[in-house]
Amino acid sequence: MAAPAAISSATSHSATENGDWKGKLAIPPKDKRKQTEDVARRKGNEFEDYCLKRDLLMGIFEKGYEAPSPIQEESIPIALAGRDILARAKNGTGKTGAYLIPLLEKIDTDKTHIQSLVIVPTRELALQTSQLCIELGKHMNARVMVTTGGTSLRDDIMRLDETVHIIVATPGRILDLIEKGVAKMGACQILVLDEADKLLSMDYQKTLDRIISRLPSGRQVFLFSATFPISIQGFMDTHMRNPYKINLMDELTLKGVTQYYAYLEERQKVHCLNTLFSKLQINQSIIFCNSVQRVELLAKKITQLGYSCFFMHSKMAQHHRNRVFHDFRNGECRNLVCTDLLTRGIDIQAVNVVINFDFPKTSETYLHRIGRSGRFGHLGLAINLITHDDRFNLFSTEQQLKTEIKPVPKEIDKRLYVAEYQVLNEAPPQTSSSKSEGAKPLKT
Ligand SMILES: Nc1ncnc2c1ncn2[C@@H]1O[C@H](COP(=O)(O)OP(=O)(O)OP(=O)(O)O)[C@@H](O)[C@H]1O
Repeated sequence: MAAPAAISSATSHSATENGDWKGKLAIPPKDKRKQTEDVARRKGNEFEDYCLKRDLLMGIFEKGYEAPSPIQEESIPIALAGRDILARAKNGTGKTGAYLIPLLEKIDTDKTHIQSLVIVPTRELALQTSQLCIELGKHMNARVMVTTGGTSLRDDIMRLDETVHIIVATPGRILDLIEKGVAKMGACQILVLDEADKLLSMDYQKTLDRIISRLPSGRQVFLFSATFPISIQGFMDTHMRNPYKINLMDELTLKGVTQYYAYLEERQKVHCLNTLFSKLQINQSIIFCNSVQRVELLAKKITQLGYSCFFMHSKMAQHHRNRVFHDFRNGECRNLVCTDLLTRGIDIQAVNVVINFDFPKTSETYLHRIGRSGRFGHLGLAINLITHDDRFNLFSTEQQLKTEIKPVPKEIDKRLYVAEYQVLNEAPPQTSSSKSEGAKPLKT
């Protein structure tokens, strides 16, 4: 992805004065793929129901959003009413829009100061989120800035000389800019923590406390994630005012993602991956390893097997990371091997297969990883390579997520994960989103 222009500004559309403004929009072709209940079970609200600015509605419709997803239906009116929000909803169900839309609605573009701050845990997610903010706000005069580590601090300082309404940032860099007195947060009315549980983990806690101490006391705070540990209670008590709680996670895993495991020995993993590559109809895949070294090693082996593959991890230079992310997103390579750097939030609609080459240590990480497929209620496949040492982890992940991970069958029905094989309105063959009777998890 070409790093989004750090500051975007677009003038209002003349169509706003016209009654037929909607007819004049450049709306992308309708996505005709079947959607699961995760996004289809809506109350029936329309974006117009929220009395949003016309210029914002134009951006929403031009993004291809026809109607709010369930998490958007729940969050947008509450956010507009001024409440703090703690929102939990499944991966890929539109949480980003759920906070960006009210945030764009609330900014006053006639003013020049920073009005909203969105903090996310990774640089790639910051780029992706700021890009969406720019797109949704493209008919407004909203000025959006992205600032992350690994880029020139001087450039950011210079940009802050100009008007910035919304900043999307990773924690370390924004704290730096605030403490240098360059990013002035005294009138910043909204703080969003996306992937909030990650941001409230020990790694970031002190940084977050210092950032929040610079915000005005009357600010609104939104916390969004698919996973929330109990440990966020302390943050809620200290920094939030009677937050409105939304929980759309009666079930934990995505309905559209079918999960399998292959039980094997460590030395058989590459061979197994080779077989999967030859048998599966991969549109794009993300393959997760548990360390930087294993990512590099595996990427090399996949290339030796004759498959195209990119790799990405946190030890790579930022410009190299950006290039890989951009090119993979643009479909220039079918497979991407990575660490948990891309586990959270990354939205690439073409990814229909996720492979856990190494099984993750926690069920939260598992949930976020497999959620890279099955975006916005579409279909996806997650395949886990399980060794003897992983068996307890697999079992506890199944238990904690109340989900079923089946042994991988000889043939995987393409209707389970390839959009073209799915007839619209036909229920997919048996999926594994919730535990069914008689399911046989791996013996532990
Ligand atoms: N109302 C909508 N109509 C159609 N598509 C939408 C709508 N809202 C979001 N989407 C699309 O759904 C996809 C997933 O959205 P998003 O990345 O915000 O999900 P998320 O819930 O934040 O996921 P994660 O938990 O993995 O971060 C994106 O491609 C986005 O463009």
